[in-house]
Amino acid sequence: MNPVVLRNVAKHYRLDAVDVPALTDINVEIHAERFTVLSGPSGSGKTTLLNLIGCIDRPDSGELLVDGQEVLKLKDDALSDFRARRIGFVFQNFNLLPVLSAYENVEYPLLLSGKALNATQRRERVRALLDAVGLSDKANNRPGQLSGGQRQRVAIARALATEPMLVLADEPTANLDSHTGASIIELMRKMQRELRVSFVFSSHDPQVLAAADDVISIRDGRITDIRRLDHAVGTHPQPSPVPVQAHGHQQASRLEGTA
Ligand SMILES: Nc1ncnc2c1ncn2[C@@H]1O[C@H](COP(=O)(O)OP(=O)(O)OP(=O)(O)O)[C@@H](O)[C@H]1O
Repeated sequence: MNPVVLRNVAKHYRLDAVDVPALTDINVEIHAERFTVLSGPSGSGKTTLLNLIGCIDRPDSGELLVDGQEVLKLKDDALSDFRARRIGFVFQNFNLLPVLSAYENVEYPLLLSGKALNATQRRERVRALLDAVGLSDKANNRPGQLSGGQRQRVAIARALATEPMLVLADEPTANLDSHTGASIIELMRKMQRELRVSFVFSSHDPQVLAAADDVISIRDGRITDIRRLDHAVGTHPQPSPVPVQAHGHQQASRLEGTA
């Protein structure tokens, strides 16, 4: 099942007396266990689209299925609960809680989501995630005692803590130098493959675009192109452009052990 389906989605903002059409006639499916990038110039609607997919905001019209659930039918409390359990978020400004340690930042969504983990299971999960992002030795550091790249690693561990089926990342490398950005992309790629999660990014960063399986191009609030790469294990990915709003053959990239 595709983790995200949008049908005829539109979103306007009201700015003073002016109607700002942010998204128009959005029809797209995000494929499972892929690295999908939303690409487009500033103001094209990438963040608005991520906010809709992430159930942070609601469209004005259209249909939105996340993990098979018609999320627009959920009341606000149920929607927040759904979001906390099923979706992880990574932001360009990291959005870590400054008074909490790296360990506590990763643990926090587990406490909020009501996942039935006891204290020992929680500790094991947090330690495993910090280990996976290479920060076992920084567990007690607060965000202010970490570099930008290390903060983003904590944010990635936090996003994965509740074992979401979908991780959304809004320009995750925008505040990192290109070397650190490349290592963050590599880490997200590794985590996506190992945990079989679907990742959706918004980005201008050519490094992020180069790492994508699928690229959804947006301009002036409309999808202008959907490009899906076919992967075969052990082969170099070849581009296979797919016309807008036609859904290409899905070949999930299950590459465990090959990274
Ligand atoms: N809260 C808001 N109120 C009014 N207009 C908004 C609001 N948020 C976004 N917009 C407008 O909606 C359009 C899409 O904005 P959005 O932030 O989604 O674009 P973006 O592609 O993410 O841009 P960037 O790459 O600069 O972050 C723009 O015209 C923007 O000015």
